[in-house]
Amino acid sequence: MNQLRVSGGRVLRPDGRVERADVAVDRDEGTIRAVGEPGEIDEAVDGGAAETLDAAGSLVIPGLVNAHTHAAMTLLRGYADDKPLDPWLREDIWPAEAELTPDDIEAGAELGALEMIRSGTTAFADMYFAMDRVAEVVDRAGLRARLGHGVVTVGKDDADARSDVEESLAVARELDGAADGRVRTAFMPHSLTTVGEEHLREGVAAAREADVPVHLHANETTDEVDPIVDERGERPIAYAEDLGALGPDDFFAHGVHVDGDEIDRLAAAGTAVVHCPASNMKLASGMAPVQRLREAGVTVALGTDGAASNNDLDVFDEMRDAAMLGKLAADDASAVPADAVVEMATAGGADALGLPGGRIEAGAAADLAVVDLDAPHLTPVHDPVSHLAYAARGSDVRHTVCDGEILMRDREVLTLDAEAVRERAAAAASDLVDRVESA
Ligand SMILES: N[C@@H](CCSC[C@H]1O[C@@H](n2cnc3c(=O)[nH]cnc32)[C@H](O)[C@@H]1O)C(=O)O
Ligand SMILES: [Zn+2]
Repeated sequence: MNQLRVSGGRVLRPDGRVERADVAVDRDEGTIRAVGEPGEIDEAVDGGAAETLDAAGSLVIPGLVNAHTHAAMTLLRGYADDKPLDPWLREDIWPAEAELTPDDIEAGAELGALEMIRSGTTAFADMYFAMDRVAEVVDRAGLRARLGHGVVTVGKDDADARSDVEESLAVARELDGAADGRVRTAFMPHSLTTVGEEHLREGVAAAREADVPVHLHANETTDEVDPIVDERGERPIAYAEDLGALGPDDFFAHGVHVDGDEIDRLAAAGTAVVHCPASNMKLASGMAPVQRLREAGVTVALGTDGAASNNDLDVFDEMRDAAMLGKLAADDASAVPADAVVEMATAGGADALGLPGGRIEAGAAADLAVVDLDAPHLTPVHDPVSHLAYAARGSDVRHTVCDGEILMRDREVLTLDAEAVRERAAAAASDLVDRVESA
């Protein structure tokens, strides 16, 4: 058996306890074989040499899950800031995206993958276009992802709208299982206001037929809620339910402006919410009721959203922001505590996306990150879970492992050429801006 041993560290277990343990990984299967004291593990695991990752002075955690992003938007990082969602999309982002080529998207997604590996993220959900290129990046980078083509039908004639829906369905059918099964897919209408009702109905029905989940932006701003209430006399989550888009495998980004009835519907349906606190603060979208969602039993995950509204893809920042904003939203400093945000960034994310990982236990996918605690800003260590939520940052991650493969060792990314990726993305971004300005 081809083994990997993560040795000498402390391990965050699924119940939130932190214990001194080694992690034995079966690289052929991409799973964790055993977790325990070195002696116990040797009995549980066949003999034979194992490659070792040193975790001394470090904390071994499940690979983080970025459950909502647009990875290629790294090219638009810092391109247009300080505007509300609707004008930001219409005046700045969509015109720039109109100039994006598949090569650009590949370059931007690769930069995003590099950034995610370097900050301990092993799985993500991505809504964008040219998704065949994004799937190739996921394959090369060694990550796991749930990918979908984002559909927008507003402003399009019926033929164009239909072909966008068809494209999203085709991507969902054809890319599922790519990268040795590490790529899964979803049907991804952009939102309930940017896709027309008939197109939503047809697309969701076809997604159900193809047995792929639905992912969309929901209740992000009041501008996304009010028109639905005005036109239909029902709130967005009730509308989603009526469309058949509120299922146990579906997951919605944002869920900022949800009322009690909508929270109950989400909980009853088992539909997950991906909380994106940095994006919600930056675009002044509002404060999601994370504590209430969790108390109602809704699965809550964390997402960075795109790098144009964050402006990075570091899920450690998202944990801290979620805890801070959750307290403010609940007007209660005990709301959304450290262990809750860590759970949202790990098991909650894996569950929301329906991907393996998120837990360090025998039989689980070998997706993990090793966080170096020997740093001034992480000293002393009264409580490692507190540090994960409040003090650690992506740059504290030493090693990243996904599906049993080492993606980063001692901060050197092994699957991508970091300098080449950065240079290619920087060049693509500057060419893009030139084209937008002369368009
Ligand atoms: N096929 C569509 C592309 C949709 S991809 C998903 C879209 O979500 C946009 N986006 C990024 N962040 C947010 C957000 O926070 N809310 C809503 N949309 C966003 C992003 O810029 C991208 O245009 C088209 O032809 O325009
Ligand atoms: Zn988004």
